[in-house]
Amino acid sequence: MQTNNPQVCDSQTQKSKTIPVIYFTTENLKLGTSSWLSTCKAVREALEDFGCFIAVYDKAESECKIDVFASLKEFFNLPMETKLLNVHPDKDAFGYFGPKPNFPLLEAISIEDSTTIEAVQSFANLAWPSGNDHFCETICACTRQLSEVNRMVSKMIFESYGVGRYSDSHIESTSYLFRANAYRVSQEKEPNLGISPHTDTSFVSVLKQDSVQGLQIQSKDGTWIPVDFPPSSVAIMAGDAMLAWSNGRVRPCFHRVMVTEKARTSIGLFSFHTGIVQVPKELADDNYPSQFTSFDHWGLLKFRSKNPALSSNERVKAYCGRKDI
Ligand SMILES: O=C(O)CCC(=O)C(=O)O
Ligand SMILES: [Fe+2]
Repeated sequence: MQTNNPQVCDSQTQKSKTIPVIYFTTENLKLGTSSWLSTCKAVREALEDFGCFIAVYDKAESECKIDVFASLKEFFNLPMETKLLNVHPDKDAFGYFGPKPNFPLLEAISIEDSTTIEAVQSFANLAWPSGNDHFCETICACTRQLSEVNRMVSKMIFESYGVGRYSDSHIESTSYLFRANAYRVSQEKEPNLGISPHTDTSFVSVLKQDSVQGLQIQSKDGTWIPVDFPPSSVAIMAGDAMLAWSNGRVRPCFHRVMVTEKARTSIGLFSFHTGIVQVPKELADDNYPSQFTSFDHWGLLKFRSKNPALSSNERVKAYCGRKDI
């Protein structure tokens, strides 16, 4: 921890099996300052060790004027036949996903390109035939807030690996996928697994929850750690794309949700490159010989849906691992 700089990271928790907590204060986010550089380093270390960290904001900065969870409740409370109008089996990442026999507790919605009001409207217009401006504005506003965090984290990662000059072009070619998950409480004899262990396909995922806990992440030794969200915080996770981009340094976060005795809603904002993710040649050295080629990010998502049995490492290696080594 710095002596002259504002607090960046909770160093006690980093030593134990608790997920690192990193302070995204106004001071720590001032580009180019020594606190900013310390924060970038803390972010990189957290992602290399856990694939995950908790970002805590200044209370005043994060004061959220929009109640996105109320808007989501309005959708999830609609009759099932109305929600089903948003099922699009042909679209990978858009629409409504109802409870499945293996995962009866979860229903979810996904909206690709949710920074654009049109994308949110085409979802909302099916659920509410005369439209629902409030819902659309709320989802867009929430996406804008979380996408700022997502961009900041990407910038920090590029910076801390010494390839900051590539970050703007990467970020300019990024689109955001919004997902909301609603978990009901399990009934007698039902397992309380809300979402099965997985990694995300994103570059960076930003996760926000209502006041109910349930997210767990797996540490390197296989222990499941419950994630505690302090006030004004979000969880940041590395996705599969970052494994390849970082030439194997960052481990994508393996996570699951165990539902407690209360219903829970969470929001994820996943960043996807709209074209080819360039794997920086600077990230290959004697310790990390070049393992991956540059790759089409949405192609990785399609490859995943065709190869559901592969683990995250197997998937990324099979999709864009160098075949010549
Ligand atoms: O509900 C959560 O906390 C996690 C959701 C999640 O893992 C996902 O949407 O990919
Ligand atoms: Fe996830």
